[in-house]
Amino acid sequence: MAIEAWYMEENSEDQRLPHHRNPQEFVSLSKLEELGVLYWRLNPKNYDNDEELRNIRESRGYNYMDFLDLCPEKTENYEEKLKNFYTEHIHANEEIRYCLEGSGYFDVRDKDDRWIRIWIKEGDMIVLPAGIYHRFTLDTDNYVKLMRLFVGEPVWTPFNRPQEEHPARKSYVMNLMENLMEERFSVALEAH
Ligand SMILES: CSCCC(=O)C(=O)O
Ligand SMILES: [Fe+2]
Repeated sequence: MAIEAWYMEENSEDQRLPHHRNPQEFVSLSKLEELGVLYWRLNPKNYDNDEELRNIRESRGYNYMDFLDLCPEKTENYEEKLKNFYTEHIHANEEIRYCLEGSGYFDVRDKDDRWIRIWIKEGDMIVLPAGIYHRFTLDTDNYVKLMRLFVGEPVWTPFNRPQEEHPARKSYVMNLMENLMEERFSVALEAH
């Protein structure tokens, strides 16, 4: 099955709940691509010996790799980590995560600053572009095992919002606007 993503209902309910709108408003993969979010569906049982994963890592230069287990029993400073992950932030580099077990939600802002909730499950690999506002939470199953990838020496530093002057933010916003202009331009040409 393809990835599931939807516009969030923002209310004070538990962050681990789905937060669907009423009626539900799903978001397509191509809409996520417009925001610069990349997605692959891989075989999580075979990550040690997966040609597809090897190809992605080689073509995108993801030479660094480690694992992150998140659950109340196993994770040190669990509550604090989860609180930080759910604080809206950007990074200077891509955030690359491959879900090997369990599940969770990545929330990203769309071009109009609305939250899109992306449900990551076993086999889902996602890349968030540098400079996109995002956050992460476990869902009500309270467990995820993620592979983290990076180009070179990893830097996990979050820059909490607002970050409009951060170079990564500026270039992200610029790219996004260029993409939107191109899209409108080609729609206008087609209409002629
Ligand atoms: C648990 S991985 C995702 C959380 C996050 O946004 C981060 O690590 O920067
Ligand atoms: Fe992040």
